[in-house]
Amino acid sequence: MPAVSLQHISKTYNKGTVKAVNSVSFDVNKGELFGLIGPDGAGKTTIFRILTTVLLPDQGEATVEGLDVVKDFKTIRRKVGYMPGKFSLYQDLTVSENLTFFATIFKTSIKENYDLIKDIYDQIKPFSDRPAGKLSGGMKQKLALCCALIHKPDVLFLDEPTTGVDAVSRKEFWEMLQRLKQQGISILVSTPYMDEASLCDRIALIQNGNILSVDTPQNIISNFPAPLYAAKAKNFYQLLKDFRSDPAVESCYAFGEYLHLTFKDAGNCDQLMQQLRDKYQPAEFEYKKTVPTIEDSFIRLMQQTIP
Ligand SMILES: Nc1ncnc2c1ncn2[C@@H]1O[C@H](COP(=O)(O)OP(=O)(O)OP(=O)(O)O)[C@@H](O)[C@H]1O
Repeated sequence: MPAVSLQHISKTYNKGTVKAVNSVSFDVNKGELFGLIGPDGAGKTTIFRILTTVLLPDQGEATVEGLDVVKDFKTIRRKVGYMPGKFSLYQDLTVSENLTFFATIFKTSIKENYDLIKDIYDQIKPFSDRPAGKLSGGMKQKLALCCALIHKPDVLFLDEPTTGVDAVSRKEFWEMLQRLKQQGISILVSTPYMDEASLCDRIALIQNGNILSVDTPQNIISNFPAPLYAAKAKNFYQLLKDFRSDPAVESCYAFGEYLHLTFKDAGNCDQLMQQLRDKYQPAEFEYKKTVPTIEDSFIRLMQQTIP
């Protein structure tokens, strides 16, 4: 039995005018760290709210630990931990009061499950008398995670836990997730940051309520079907314009300080690259063959689904 299973889940808002989630299906295996990766508005929060029984789906079926999200909502609520995207903390309550509050509503105590949160709580303990509203973003995130864990859930739902958090805290957070995974907790985490995808066992890429792919990050990258080139020049925007309109080029998009491109004919790309250079003669031109990232795969899958 998977920890989480969705079969053709759909959800619309505003009397059907906003299609938030469109026939989404995927499973999260027990003990897995599974990432739902997609940009703002992709439908991640809607999926989390359905799985944590806060929102009813319009269509489809979903289970958490084998329990139906509609019929068995009361049991599911005791079995899951949910860290919503917007912080769930009571800003006027102190760190320890927040934690005690969450422990009490789940009829447990901090002492009972302290082992599970110890690593994380130790980092915020020096601030235990500080109101949650006066903590830094990284500290709030750690407290929110402790609150979501205090009743020892079987499945943990973390909706964009690292959005707006600094790079060091983001790294620490993912290390904490790896440790929780080792304790047997199944974790579904969403993020708009493509670089975090590689830290998951498996991922689902989502865009406009549609799942583009479900696989391990390694498989998604290795399924990238064409040689990928990175190029730059003094006049970056002219280069992008020229390459995009060239009939030999299949796709071309800005990627950091480079643009990334693939060719329609994947057979003789080195030669095609040199032909582009000779044709447009861009100043300070550089190019190299490059290794695709999850973001490249995401862009490609997205382009394929746009009619
Ligand atoms: N209560 C609502 N009423 C109307 N539209 C909504 C509502 N909640 C979400 N939406 C819309 O549904 C779509 C999916 O939103 P959702 O919040 O699930 O995406 P997301 O991937 O979590 O993005 P974000 O990080 O911006 O929350 C978006 O177009 C959003 O504007």
